[in-house]
Amino acid sequence: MKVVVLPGDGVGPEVTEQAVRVLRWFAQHRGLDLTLVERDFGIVNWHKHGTLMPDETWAQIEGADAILFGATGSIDQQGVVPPEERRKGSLLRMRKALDLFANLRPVRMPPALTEASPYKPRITAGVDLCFVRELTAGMYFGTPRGVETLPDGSRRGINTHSYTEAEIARAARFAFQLARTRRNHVTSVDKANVMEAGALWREVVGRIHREEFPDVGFENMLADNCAIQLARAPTRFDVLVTDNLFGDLLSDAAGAIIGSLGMLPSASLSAPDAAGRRRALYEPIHGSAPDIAGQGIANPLGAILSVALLLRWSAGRPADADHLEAAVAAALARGARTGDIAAPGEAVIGTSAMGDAVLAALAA
Ligand SMILES: NC(=O)C1=CN([C@@H]2O[C@H](COP(=O)(O)OP(=O)(O)OC[C@H]3O[C@@H](n4cnc5c(N)ncnc54)[C@H](O)[C@@H]3O)[C@@H](O)[C@H]2O)C=CC1
Ligand SMILES: CC(C)CC(=O)C(=O)O
Ligand SMILES: [Mg+2]
Repeated sequence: MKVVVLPGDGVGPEVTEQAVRVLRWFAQHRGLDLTLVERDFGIVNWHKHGTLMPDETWAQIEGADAILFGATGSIDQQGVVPPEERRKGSLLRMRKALDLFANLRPVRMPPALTEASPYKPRITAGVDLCFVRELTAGMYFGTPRGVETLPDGSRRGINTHSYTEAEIARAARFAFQLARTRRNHVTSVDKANVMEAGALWREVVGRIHREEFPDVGFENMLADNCAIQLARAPTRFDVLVTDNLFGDLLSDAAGAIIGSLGMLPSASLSAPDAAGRRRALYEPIHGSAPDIAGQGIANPLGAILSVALLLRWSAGRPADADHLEAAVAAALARGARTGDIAAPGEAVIGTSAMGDAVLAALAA
């Protein structure tokens, strides 16, 4: 399979390097058929090529079986790169153009990290939930958008939260199908009480549940309540289906359950084509983390666990995905800790040493 690697900005290259080492391990030791193509992504393209997205890079992206992405977000872009060019080279463009509507964000509590979590062990023990965040519509894509100048000379910023029935329905179907492979329960998150698009969301998801998935346990939950329930009782959740904005916020908040954003992976998937293949992009859910970039201290486990999702969803290798997830759990159980997940008094290792710990556990 052809995997296009886009390390991107900030800590992106640091964590992606470790994810690539792990992916190569499966090619070397488990017979994964792998062609890796690495390309610059982000401000570095602007400096080298005068564009954030060279045509050749876009062609590689379009021809990939899977994309392994690091992170986007560079302060250097602001005021330097024109807005049109920034859109052309953006992660949002990839999500939209490849129609990656289903963003899976699994959150699983490794027993070894009980002390790293800010929550009490009785809250976090056994947490195993998965967001299905709609990724190609809603607040980040709706029109009209922009900044306009009002008659009095002041400005107004506009973004539009909009969803069609079809956009809601496909995210809902994905969530119900996923739930059938897990603990068979879906929580649909919205603000149906105050937003018209939220009321439509609730109506469409409820109809799909009744008509197509009556065997799956189901509840609706308002997004603000969901934020508190994730903190008080995260084990009550199995699959959560959310719009683009609420899923972005709530999944970052769920990172606190585990102790760090650096732990959480994601898969962004299209619908399957006639041959059953989905376009797919895998990335940790965190951003470029400029506060720690360049120091070799970022936690690469979100990126490495994204490789497990790639093995499961794009390579069709669920046993290898399980093996990698078990290796991450084993490395943590043996005490491997980057600074973000270390409890007071625990020894801290850097990004590449964490990669070493996972590779050692894979081979054990
Ligand atoms: N998918 C992506 O590429 C995303 C990009 N961004 C962009 O990233 C830039 C920075 O945004 P922030 O709000 O600071 O969010 P962020 O996710 O980059 O960082 C938030 C906090 O988490 C910590 N953190 C993140 N990744 C970590 C890791 N691997 N190991 C240890 N700690 C980690 C950071 O040090 C920071 O304290 C912005 O330009 C933003 O637009 C933000 C979120 C997602
Ligand atoms: C990079 C941003 C556009 C969105 C974000 O924070 C995310 O997808 O997690
Ligand atoms: Mg986010």
